[in-house]
Amino acid sequence: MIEVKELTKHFGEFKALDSLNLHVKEGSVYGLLGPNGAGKTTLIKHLIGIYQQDSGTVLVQGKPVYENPDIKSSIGYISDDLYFFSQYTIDDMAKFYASIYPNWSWERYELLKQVFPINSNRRITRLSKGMQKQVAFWLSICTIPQLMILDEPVDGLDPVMRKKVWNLLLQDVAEQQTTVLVSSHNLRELEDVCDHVGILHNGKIVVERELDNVKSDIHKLQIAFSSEVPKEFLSKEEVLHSSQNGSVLLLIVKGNKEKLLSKVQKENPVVLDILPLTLEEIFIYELGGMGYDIQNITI
Ligand SMILES: Nc1ncnc2c1ncn2[C@@H]1O[C@H](COP(=O)(O)OP(=O)(O)OP(=O)(O)O)[C@@H](O)[C@H]1O
Repeated sequence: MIEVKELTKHFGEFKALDSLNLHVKEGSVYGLLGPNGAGKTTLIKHLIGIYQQDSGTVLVQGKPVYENPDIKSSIGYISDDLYFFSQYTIDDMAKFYASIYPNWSWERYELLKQVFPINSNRRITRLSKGMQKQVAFWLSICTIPQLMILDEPVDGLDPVMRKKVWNLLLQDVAEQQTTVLVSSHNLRELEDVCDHVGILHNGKIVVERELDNVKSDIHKLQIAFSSEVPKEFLSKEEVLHSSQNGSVLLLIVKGNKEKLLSKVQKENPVVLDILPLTLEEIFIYELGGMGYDIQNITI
């Protein structure tokens, strides 16, 4: 669905995107993470055709996005700073959207009145920040986009509304093969919804992974020995992190689970537990190994 190759963008002398590569499959939910100033919004502005790249290619559904109204009309975009015409009510804005988005659905618009409890006669700029965000979702979902791009999407929404909005989006992913790219600082929230995650750092994607693969590849082991802890029974490449408390070892290890366990079993541990790892922990250890400090990348 999205194919970005060697994308470079300068603002004056400053290189905001640096030969960036990104791949997003159709029907997937892709989480884009990165510290402040990493280049997430700049990348997104290329994906929705606002910016033209200095070099590289930006393809959505196999076609360049810049100055391509057909592709742009299949993309829904919810930004961090929303813009609505100052005099428009929700109904006025809906009519405007209906005039420019070919797939606009009035049926959805009416149905979603049950989800978003805001009178559609109200002027949008008089609504609270969180209510304006609800309106943005309401209208975007009615355009039935093939690609939904969200920049800090649920910021400002209350927890119940967050859940409702994600349920609506994920329903479209399941039923219409909608692709979602979501930029966020919150790994915990992304963990619940994403199937792929990319980390942007200094204008480059430094890690791009399928979550199931990541989760099946890294493990947390708690091991206890009856006497001294044996030395180097796993290789340096396999151990991402280790800490020791007496005869108990806590290891974060990478590789095939069965192979790793059989190596540990040979040392006759008295306790061997596999503990669940959060996505945040996985990235802390993986990026730590690559020389990146996750503390600066996520919250
Ligand atoms: N129009 C612009 N002119 C000059 N520099 C810009 C412009 N837009 C972005 N930048 C710079 O490019 C870099 C990337 O900015 P960008 O907004 O893409 O970061 P971000 O990852 O979205 O950050 P945040 O998480 O804070 O929203 C920053 O150093 C920013 O100052």
